[in-house]
Amino acid sequence: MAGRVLVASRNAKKLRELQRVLDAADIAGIEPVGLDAVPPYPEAPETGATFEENAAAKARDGALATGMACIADDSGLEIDALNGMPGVLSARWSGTHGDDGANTALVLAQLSDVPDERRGAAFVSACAFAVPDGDDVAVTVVRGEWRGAIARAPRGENGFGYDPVFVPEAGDRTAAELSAEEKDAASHRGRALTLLVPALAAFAGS
Ligand SMILES: O=P(O)(O)OP(=O)(O)OP(=O)(O)OC[C@H]1O[C@@H](n2cnc3c(O)ncnc32)[C@H](O)[C@@H]1O
Ligand SMILES: [Mg+2]
Repeated sequence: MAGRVLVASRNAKKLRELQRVLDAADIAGIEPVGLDAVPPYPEAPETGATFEENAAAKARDGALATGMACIADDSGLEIDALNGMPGVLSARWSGTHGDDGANTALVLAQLSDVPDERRGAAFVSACAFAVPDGDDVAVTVVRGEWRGAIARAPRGENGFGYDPVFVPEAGDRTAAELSAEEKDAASHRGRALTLLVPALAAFAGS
C-alpha cells in the first residue's frame, strides 16, 4: 500500500536535501514525512563499518517502529590522503557530533602539509529504502559517490557539513558555493536517490 514514506534523518539540512530530491523526482503516490510526524522510537547507534550497513539499520528501525516505508541516508567524506577517513565517522570526526565547523577545521589541519595533487576525496551517500513485509522488512540499499578535492580554506555559505571545503571535480567552486539545484544534480545524495527511484516507484505503484 503506497502512501506516506518516513524520511529518517535528524540532520535538518540533510533532511531538506532528501526532501528536495524526492520532490524533484515527483513520484506519484509518495508523500515524504519527517521524524517529527511520528512518535519517537529508539534508534540504534550508527556503529556499522560501512555507510550501507548504517543506512540499512536506520531505515529498518524506522520501518519496524512505525509500520511505514522508510528512507534513510548514511553519508560522509572519504579523503584519499587519510586512507578514506573520516568515512563513517564524518559526523563526529572532531569528537562532537554534528559540529560542522570543528569537523571541517580538523580535516584542514590534518591536510595542512598535503600538496594539491594529493588532496583528492569523495563524498559518499548510501540510501536505504525499507518496506514493511509482514513481520519482516525488505530493504534496498544503493550508493552514490561525488569525486572532488579538499580546498585549503572554507568558501561558501550553502549546503552543510564539509561542503565549504569540498571542490567537486570539473569546477573551481566548493559545494557550498553551488546552488541547491547544482548540488542535487551532481551530488552523492542526488545520485543515490536517483538509483532508488525504481524501488520507490514500484512501492508507489503497489
Ligand atoms: O544520521 P542522520 O540523522 O541522518 O544525520 P547525521 O548528520 O548524523 O548524518 P550521518 O550520520 O550520515 O553523517 C554524515 C555526515 O557527513 C557529512 N556529510 C554528509 N553528506 C554531506 C554533504 O552533502 N555535504 C557536506 N557534508 C556531508 C556531514 O558532516 C554529516 O554530518
Ligand atoms: Mg548520523
